[in-house]
Amino acid sequence: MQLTEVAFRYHRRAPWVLQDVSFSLPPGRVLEVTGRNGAGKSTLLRLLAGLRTPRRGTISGRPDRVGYAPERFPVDQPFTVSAYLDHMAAVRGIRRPAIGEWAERLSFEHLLGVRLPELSKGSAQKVGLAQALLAEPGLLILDEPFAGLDAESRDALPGLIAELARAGTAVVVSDHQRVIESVPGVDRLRVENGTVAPLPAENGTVAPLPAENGAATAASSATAGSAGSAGSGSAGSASASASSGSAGSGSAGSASASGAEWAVLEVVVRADEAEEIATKLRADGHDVRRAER
Ligand SMILES: Nc1ncnc2c1ncn2[C@@H]1O[C@H](COP(=O)(O)OP(=O)(O)OP(=O)(O)O)[C@@H](O)[C@H]1O
Repeated sequence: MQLTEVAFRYHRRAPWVLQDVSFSLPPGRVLEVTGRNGAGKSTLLRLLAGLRTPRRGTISGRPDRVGYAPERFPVDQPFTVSAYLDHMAAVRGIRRPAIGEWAERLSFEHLLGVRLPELSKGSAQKVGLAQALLAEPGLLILDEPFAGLDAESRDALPGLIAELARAGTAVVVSDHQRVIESVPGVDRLRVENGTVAPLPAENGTVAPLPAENGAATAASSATAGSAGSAGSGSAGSASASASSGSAGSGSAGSASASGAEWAVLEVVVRADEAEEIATKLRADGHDVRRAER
């Protein structure tokens, strides 16, 4: 997967959040994304997942199956854990989702019958992780996955990530707590001043991010302010609860005349928030259609 001179801002007149972002992410690579609050880590992860489209530049070679676990799992949905995971698997066209296996591995099998709004923060985090893993992703994107996890799960997750990477999954993790650094060979990228730069790896060498197709290994410098106001929790939850990008939601992606790739996401939100969320998504430049349920 290759990012070439990617730039992004949330609105047409908003400041750029990211500019001149170029790097490649080969299969089996684990990439830790760091940076201060508001630097643009989640934005970069959403671009990688295909939940946002670059305003400029290109992202190519994204694996067909993408798993994305948002920073805040959207618990405000009227499903039990089991029904939610079934639903997410169905939306993605996964015939035999390994829900029981992941529930056991992540130690939440006793919660399968519990409704999402009743979950603790850490348990909700695990369900978010499971929905990302169900797709057997070629690209797994985890936004602060360790936040709220109990010590046992926190210790187990780096091993799970290393296992997926060995099987060829590219894994991108934003991780304030730097738990992921225990994974051997992890690359590190810092989001700063509106662009990204490689950080020295733990052994003191600069983390290699091999470029493909002649693109730069790491981003060149750029200036960008931070964007204005963040979207509301509801709108964030809405996009987070959807299946990601070209992972496919059963709806086909297609290429536009300009060559950009498009994806159709199915988003389930509370009825009384639907109009507000639709307005925010439209303001962000998305095409929103309301479906009857
Ligand atoms: N939906 C949105 N609409 C408009 N601006 C947004 C939206 N989401 C994020 N931003 C803005 O983009 C910038 C980068 O935010 P982002 O969430 O990517 O940062 P972050 O590095 O992940 O922060 P944190 O460490 O606090 O999670 C911030 O200025 C933020 O206010």
